[in-house]
Amino acid sequence: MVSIDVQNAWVEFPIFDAKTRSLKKAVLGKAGGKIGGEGKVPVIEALRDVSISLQHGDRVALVGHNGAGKSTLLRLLSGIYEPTRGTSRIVGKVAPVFDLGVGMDPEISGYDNIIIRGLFLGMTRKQMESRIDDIAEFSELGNYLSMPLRTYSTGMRVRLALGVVTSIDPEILLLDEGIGAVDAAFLDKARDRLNDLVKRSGMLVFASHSDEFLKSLCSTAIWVDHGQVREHGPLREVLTHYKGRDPFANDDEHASVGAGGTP
Ligand SMILES: Nc1ncnc2c1ncn2[C@@H]1O[C@H](COP(=O)(O)OP(=O)(O)OP(=O)(O)O)[C@@H](O)[C@H]1O
Repeated sequence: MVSIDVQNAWVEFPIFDAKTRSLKKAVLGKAGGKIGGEGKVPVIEALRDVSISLQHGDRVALVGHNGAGKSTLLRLLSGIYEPTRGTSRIVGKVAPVFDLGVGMDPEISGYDNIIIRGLFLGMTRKQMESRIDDIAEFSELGNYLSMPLRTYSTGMRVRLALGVVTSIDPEILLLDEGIGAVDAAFLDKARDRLNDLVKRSGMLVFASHSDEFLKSLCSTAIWVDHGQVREHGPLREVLTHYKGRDPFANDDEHASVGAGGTP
């Protein structure tokens, strides 16, 4: 069973220049018999005292203003960042989809990229080989799949990347909003695949500014504000507080659409 347990976690980034100066000082300090105090290094506190417990089946929206700490939190939940203070415990295989194109090599073919990207997301070569036909059909790239990726347009790359990402079987799926930036018409086509992907995954945390996506994929939400968890609860409740209006208000007549919010 997958789970994530983060307790009193901080993620702090020392400011580089200041750190260099402080390092110099520390060295000088040592020579002179005096070491500069830790407090002299300015740090950006991207996350402050965050505690979150997530279980199998959770479908969590991550909302907050620019710079609130969503991406940092996703990296903490994926194990890419260790907390500088506090603890984090992640049980399960994480598929971090922060950037659709990451792990793609422009010099190799679309087919080879499908395998490489799949490996990056925790799949085996065999598993990816069995999915190639499905990804080829979905991406509609035809013969281009045997061409090097550098010959693709941006939109073609996105189709391929989205085809691969939606073909995996993730235990813990962490999505950054980049996926919502895909061309609307193609995204319509991807919607069912995205829904199926989320259904297959043991847990979803999805950072996005798109109400529509959050409503269709998530049932609870975490509102991150200035590096802290301001609210964690049912999707509708948290979104309403965060936005200052109820984003479900207009579709109450279609309230059954898996939103999971309170009525
Ligand atoms: N590598 C880093 N070094 C220094 N500061 C960082 C680093 N990464 C993030 N920060 C800082 O941490 C804070 C949170 O950033 P983060 O990218 O997590 O926000 P976000 O909520 O994802 O923002 P956005 O919606 O704009 O993408 C910001 O103040 C940012 O400047």
